[in-house]
Amino acid sequence: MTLLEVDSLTKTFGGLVAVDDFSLSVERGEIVGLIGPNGSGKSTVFNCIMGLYDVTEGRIRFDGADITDDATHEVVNQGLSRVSQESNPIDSMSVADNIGLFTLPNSVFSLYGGASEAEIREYAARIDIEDDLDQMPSELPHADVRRLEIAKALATEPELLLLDEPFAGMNQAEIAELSAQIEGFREEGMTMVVVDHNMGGLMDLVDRVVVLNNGDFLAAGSPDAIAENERVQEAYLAGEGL
Ligand SMILES: Nc1ncnc2c1ncn2[C@@H]1O[C@H](COP(=O)(O)OP(=O)(O)OP(=O)(O)O)[C@@H](O)[C@H]1O
Repeated sequence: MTLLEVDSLTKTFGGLVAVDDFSLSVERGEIVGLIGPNGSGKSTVFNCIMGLYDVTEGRIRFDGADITDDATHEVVNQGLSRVSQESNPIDSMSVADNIGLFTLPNSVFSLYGGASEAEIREYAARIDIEDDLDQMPSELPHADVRRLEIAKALATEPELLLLDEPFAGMNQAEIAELSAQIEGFREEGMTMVVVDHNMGGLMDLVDRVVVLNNGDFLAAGSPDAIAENERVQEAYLAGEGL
């Protein structure tokens, strides 16, 4: 069953066409890789899905509902969450409080979201940072700061998680560990779209790859087929290659 449908999405910034009539369909339970050279429009697609950018043309549907014109908090409330390329924890708050901010309020009296300490611990444990809860973000190693960003997204209880460069700055062991955790999220029922420039890590993780080039759909297929696709290789020639 289709969970996310991006239908003929176009996004322009003044005269620049960042995304050009691009379509993407994600089935429930899939892990889809979205790749493309630098500046090909991947983050812009995520920003349009999350309601952070107004869509120039096209429609976006989530679980059958049209979310194209929804505000970001409405998109999140429907079960979509995004981990962005940049980490932006609040440095004056502990790891636990940073996660707590993202939990949905369950009471008009709740100031910092609705989760109990135990629930916050559970979100942290799903990404193995439960031992960091009392730390400040600036005390964490890079990989754990990235995991905190994922824990914040988990705290919104998403059905579909968009991960923008989750492997950036991680070493091989950290990438393998994070991949296993992402695979674990799928086993818990989550669907994911992953953007990353680390082709080894990404291709091992995803079921299917969609390639963007200059804002345009270039190819889609299994990781093996995409790795061997000549048009994809040509598109990457100016960049870092596959
Ligand atoms: N807010 C913005 N204002 C103007 N131009 C933008 C904006 N956001 C993105 N762009 C432009 O849109 C194009 C696509 O950028 P985008 O960041 O989506 O690419 P990307 O594939 O995510 O790149 P990277 O892999 O380098 O992160 C680029 O030419 C970029 O400069």
